[in-house]
Amino acid sequence: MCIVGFPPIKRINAINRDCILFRCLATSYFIRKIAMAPAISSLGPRPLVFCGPSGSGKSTLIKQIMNDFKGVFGFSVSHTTRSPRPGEIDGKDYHYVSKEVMEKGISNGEFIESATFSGNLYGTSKKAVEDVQRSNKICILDIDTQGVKLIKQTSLNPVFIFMKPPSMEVLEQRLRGRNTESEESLHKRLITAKAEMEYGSDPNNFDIVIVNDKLDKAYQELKEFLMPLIQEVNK
Ligand SMILES: Nc1nc2c(ncn2[C@@H]2O[C@H](COP(=O)(O)OP(=O)(O)O)[C@@H](O)[C@H]2O)c(=O)[nH]1
Ligand SMILES: Nc1ncnc2c1ncn2[C@@H]1O[C@H](COP(=O)(O)OP(=O)(O)O)[C@@H](O)[C@H]1O
Repeated sequence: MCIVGFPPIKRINAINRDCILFRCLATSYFIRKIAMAPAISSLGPRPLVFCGPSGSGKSTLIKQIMNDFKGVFGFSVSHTTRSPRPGEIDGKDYHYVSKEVMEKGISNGEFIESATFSGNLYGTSKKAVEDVQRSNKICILDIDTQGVKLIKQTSLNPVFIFMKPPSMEVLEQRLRGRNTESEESLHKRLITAKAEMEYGSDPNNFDIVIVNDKLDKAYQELKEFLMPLIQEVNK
């Protein structure tokens, strides 16, 4: 590699080549490290992270609050490799991408966090969050517990909300009633739900835990909790 001293003339080119190669590798490693760091600017109001087992009511409550307070919230549209469900819209519910595209984006450092859930990749791109923050709206993220743990390591500093079903039995009934999952997918989600419930039961992990038993009651609790943030944006 790079030897100090006076090498014979014939070896100089080879040595220089090695030195240049070493510098290039070191530089590209450094650039890669920077690109992969989960840096995200903390523009605008504090974002909200919604987490909770599949079927706990996150999407239902997010849609309701966004609908009741138009112009206040913006949804961080995640990327996923899962197929769209009937009625879901590409670019609105998710960015539906192939595994190859998603993996490339992740290795290019385009994602704040990403996780495998029930056999599919999901992730929050920096652009998804920054697009909402730039419009001065409260950015809403709907992510799993792996994502929550990763977001906690970034500078995003969101408010963490855990949506808890009243029981595992009710969770299963609601998931079945939604009619979106195959038996296999349902089974995977229920297994994952147990670990997520455990993570949600640690009071240090979330700013609020909302038990979604009666929808109206859960919504009132969410609205009251968010009112100071909503008023701040509306000032
Ligand atoms: N880590 C992470 N999880 C996500 C992301 N987007 C969605 N999820 C989570 O992935 C899980 C499955 O989402 P989805 O397939 O839409 O099913 P659903 O939650 O049952 O409607 C849920 O727990 C979501 O919160 C993301 O960008 N990152
Ligand atoms: N409090 C509730 N009571 C009865 N059904 C509910 C309640 N909250 C949500 N649901 C229903 O349960 C299913 C799962 O809710 P959803 O919002 O899709 O959950 P998540 O986004 O957490 O996966 C949906 O069919 C929804 O209409």
